[in-house]
Amino acid sequence: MTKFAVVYYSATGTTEILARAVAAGIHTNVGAEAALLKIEGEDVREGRYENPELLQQLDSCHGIVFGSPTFMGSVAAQFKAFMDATSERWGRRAWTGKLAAGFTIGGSPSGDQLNTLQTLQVFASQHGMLWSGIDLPAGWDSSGRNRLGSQSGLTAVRCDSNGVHQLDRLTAMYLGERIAGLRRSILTEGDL
Ligand SMILES: Cc1cc2nc3c(=O)[nH]c(=O)nc-3n(C[C@H](O)[C@H](O)[C@H](O)COP(=O)(O)O)c2cc1C
Repeated sequence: MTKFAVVYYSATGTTEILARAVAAGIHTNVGAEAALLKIEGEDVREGRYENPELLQQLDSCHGIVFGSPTFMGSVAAQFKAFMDATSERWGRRAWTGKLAAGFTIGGSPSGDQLNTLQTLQVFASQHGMLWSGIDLPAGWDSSGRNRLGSQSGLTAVRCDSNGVHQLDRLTAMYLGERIAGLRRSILTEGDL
């Protein structure tokens, strides 16, 4: 079994919808499973994130997908506290070689979501993880996925109706499918 985790923060539920879609995409790959791990604000005390059980769950995964809403042009403070809490693992290279990917949602079509994605990408690189973006060229997918055209990962924009656009949800599923498929390719083909 190949183990993934989708670790995310969500204040009003839209990032959570995307997280569930990423996990559903991972599950479409035979032999892949995904744990949904939510960063809870109550685990941040005096600015420090404390949840050793969640961090240990991440240690045993082959890949981790990171998700945060875009707040003030970057990751939410709760997610950043989680990031900082992994520094001891950075020191002992605990996550080197794991696959990584990321997603974010904002309230504006161009609300600086890219900076959030790049923050997640740099975070993964700090850990020596292997970043997977989205290989769906914007405007070329027959079902309209990756409608916002981000190749570094999923960027979404909040909708008035149900919070998350159906195409953003489908793109999140694709991101999950892709990272689990990459892991399978590495195992079966050796080289990519
Ligand atoms: C404090 C705060 C800052 C925000 N900053 C941004 C921003 O910089 N760019 C943007 O597009 N949306 C911004 N938003 C909107 C949220 O990203 C958006 O509502 C998102 O769907 C929230 O995700 P959640 O439902 O998972 O909590 C902000 C919202 C809040 C509460």
